[in-house]
Amino acid sequence: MLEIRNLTKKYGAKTAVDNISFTVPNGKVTGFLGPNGAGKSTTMRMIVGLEKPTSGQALVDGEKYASKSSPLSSVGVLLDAKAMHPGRSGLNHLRSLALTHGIPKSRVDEVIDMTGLSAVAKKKVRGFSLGMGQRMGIAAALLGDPQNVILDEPVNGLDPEGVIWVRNLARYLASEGKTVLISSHLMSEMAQTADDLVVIGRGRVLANSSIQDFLSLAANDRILVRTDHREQLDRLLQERGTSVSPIETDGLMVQGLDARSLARLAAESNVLLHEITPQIASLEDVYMNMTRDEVEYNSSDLPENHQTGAGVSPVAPGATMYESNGINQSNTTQESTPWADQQGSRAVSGTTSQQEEN
Ligand SMILES: Nc1ncnc2c1ncn2[C@@H]1O[C@H](COP(=O)(O)OP(=O)(O)OP(=O)(O)O)[C@@H](O)[C@H]1O
Repeated sequence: MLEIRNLTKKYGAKTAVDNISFTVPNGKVTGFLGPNGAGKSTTMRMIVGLEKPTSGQALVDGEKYASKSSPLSSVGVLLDAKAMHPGRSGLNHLRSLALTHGIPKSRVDEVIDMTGLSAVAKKKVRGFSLGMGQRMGIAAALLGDPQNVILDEPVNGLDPEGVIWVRNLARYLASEGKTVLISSHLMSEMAQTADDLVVIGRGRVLANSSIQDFLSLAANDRILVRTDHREQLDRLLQERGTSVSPIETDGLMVQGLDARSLARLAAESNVLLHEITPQIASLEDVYMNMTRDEVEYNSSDLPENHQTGAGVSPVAPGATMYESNGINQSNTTQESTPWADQQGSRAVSGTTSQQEEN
């Protein structure tokens, strides 16, 4: 379990992390979200003692990371996949980590196998692709079979199979009762991977809840309806004071009327509908609304007809701050690496100009 208590980090005048508190429980995957520069990596670095908090503290299973006698079996962390000696093979990188932490050689072979790196483990690290480096970083994080796993953007650079593999790995670790904290900018992926979310913006906690509670912040009060009699339906709805906007040639986006009332109104007026689709906001929609004003690095707008995205009703700013309720822990024992079997832990293939080590 990770406990973040009133944690603050200042770099000169810049407050990177601003008095945040949250708990990452055992047996769950917690997604750590926020725009670029929100303070996610700084928080993760403080948990494992790579940054000294200006105030507050981060505890790992009730203790500071620095006081752990066996840190690699307490916390496995992927922060920077490139943080490996480029002239060393992946195998030797992991073996040296194992040797200095009293971890048996057999565990190195296990994590290489788990991460699908068997075919390239003897290649020099400088020849690794981004995805191979990410897998190596994950292998290092898992080396000590840690109770807590912290992965900073683990799917960065992974192919679609690799993304699914990380999802299954995270779910598997949580099912084993481990604590899993993952940051990512891939919202659709987070929606499928995480149980809980902590969202930060400009160093402050914006939301801390289950995925379900987070999604319930969306208004979800719009319905897409299609008909060959759009003008007639438009008029009927406007007469009732319902908000309507045209979509393509035959559609209307209707806001503030439930599907049953909409269908009844159309039937009573002999307007045949050929589609009626309630619009469900995605995690990305809710996240974008929540963090819209928290983005430190803004891109310039594209011309309107090139934009896609949210379009759900804005979430009231006051509605975004709330704490999660009690969290159930589940410990399910499974056979070894079933997550790898679910999607196949395909060996990473790839050519490299580096010499294989003997
Ligand atoms: N060593 C440092 N010195 C000065 N400022 C720093 C340092 N490290 C981070 N920052 C600043 O702290 C803020 C938070 O950075 P951090 O890397 O934690 O954000 P992040 O949420 O991980 O962003 P990203 O999604 O882009 O990785 C940023 O404004 C960053 O520029």
